[in-house]
Amino acid sequence: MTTTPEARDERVPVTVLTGFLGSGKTTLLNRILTENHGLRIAVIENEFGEVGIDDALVLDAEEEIFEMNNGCICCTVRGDLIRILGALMRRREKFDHILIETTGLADPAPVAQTFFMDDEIAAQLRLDAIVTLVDAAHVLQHLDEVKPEGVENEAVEQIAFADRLVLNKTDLADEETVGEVVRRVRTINSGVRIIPAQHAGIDLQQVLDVGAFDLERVLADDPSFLTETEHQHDTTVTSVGIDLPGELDENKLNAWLGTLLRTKGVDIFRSKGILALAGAPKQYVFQGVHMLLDGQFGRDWRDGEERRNRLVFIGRNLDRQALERGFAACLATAGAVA
Ligand SMILES: Nc1nc2c(ncn2[C@@H]2O[C@H](COP(=O)(O)OP(=O)(O)OP(=O)(O)O)[C@@H](O)[C@H]2O)c(=O)[nH]1
Repeated sequence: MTTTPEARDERVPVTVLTGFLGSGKTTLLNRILTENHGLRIAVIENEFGEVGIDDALVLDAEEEIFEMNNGCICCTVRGDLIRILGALMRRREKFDHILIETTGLADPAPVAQTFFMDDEIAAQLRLDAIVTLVDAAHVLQHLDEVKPEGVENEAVEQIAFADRLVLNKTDLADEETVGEVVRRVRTINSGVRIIPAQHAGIDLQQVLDVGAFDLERVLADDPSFLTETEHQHDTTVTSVGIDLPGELDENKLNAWLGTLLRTKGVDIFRSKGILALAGAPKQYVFQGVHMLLDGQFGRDWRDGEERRNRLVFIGRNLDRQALERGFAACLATAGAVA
């Protein structure tokens, strides 16, 4: 008896990178874009927030990067996703792999569905794996959130659909917490491979081109996966974006941000910004995840480039006016006698 060798799957593999706000998706993306793995990767990035910041946080790379910032990839801009994928396929010889970074609030299911519902896409692209980043220090709080009826818990969905789970930020959680996170992950997705990490420092072979997405497993867990079209977001999570020209007084900024996140950090899930500090030749990049705040200098301000500040807060019960007023008061000129 002769066996025919299985036809080689020539379709382009696609990795969907998901995980809650601040879990480390962009950190992993930057590793993927800078490490020498020999793959040419096209990146599609979707960001939640009124002011786009991530384009500036993704390292300069030769790869093609498409931004989708006008809505959530799992609902309003799904048509855009299909269009971008279609456009990419017309330049198929330019890359070997596609990577889609979803927003921290996206449900990965509708994104995954895209690769099975559209015949043209299904013929040319293969969903390789859904890779979910988990913030070991903050995830339990989001898994425990009580949502209004009919509203899904994004953090749970992201873990449920993971083919590979990067348990990130283990440096910020004690052993007991990490153990509890693993236990909770297992109750949501018993078979997923868990990869512990700090700063998403993983062996990329564990997540790229792994052929881990398994439609049969997904359908066994969720028989309506291919037919479900409705899902409801938690609309109580919103964003406030600020875009303000001028230079900031560093001391005022530190005092304001420090107090803000200390007092409101339970509700402010995520904050990030590119700022102009008075007297600094470089941009200042700050990143907050709940109460934890981190900042460093980024690239130089270019000659003639306007010094301005772009920042975004994402969370619950955000007081837009107070945030705008508080931030404006950090300008170096604020309160100065004219
Ligand atoms: N201490 C610590 N910080 C980390 C680790 N991984 C990432 N970070 C920091 O956490 C912050 C958020 O990381 P990002 O990679 O931007 O997270 P993200 O998931 O892309 O965030 P969103 O796009 O807002 O959803 C940044 O300040 C990172 O430097 C880690 O393992 N340990």
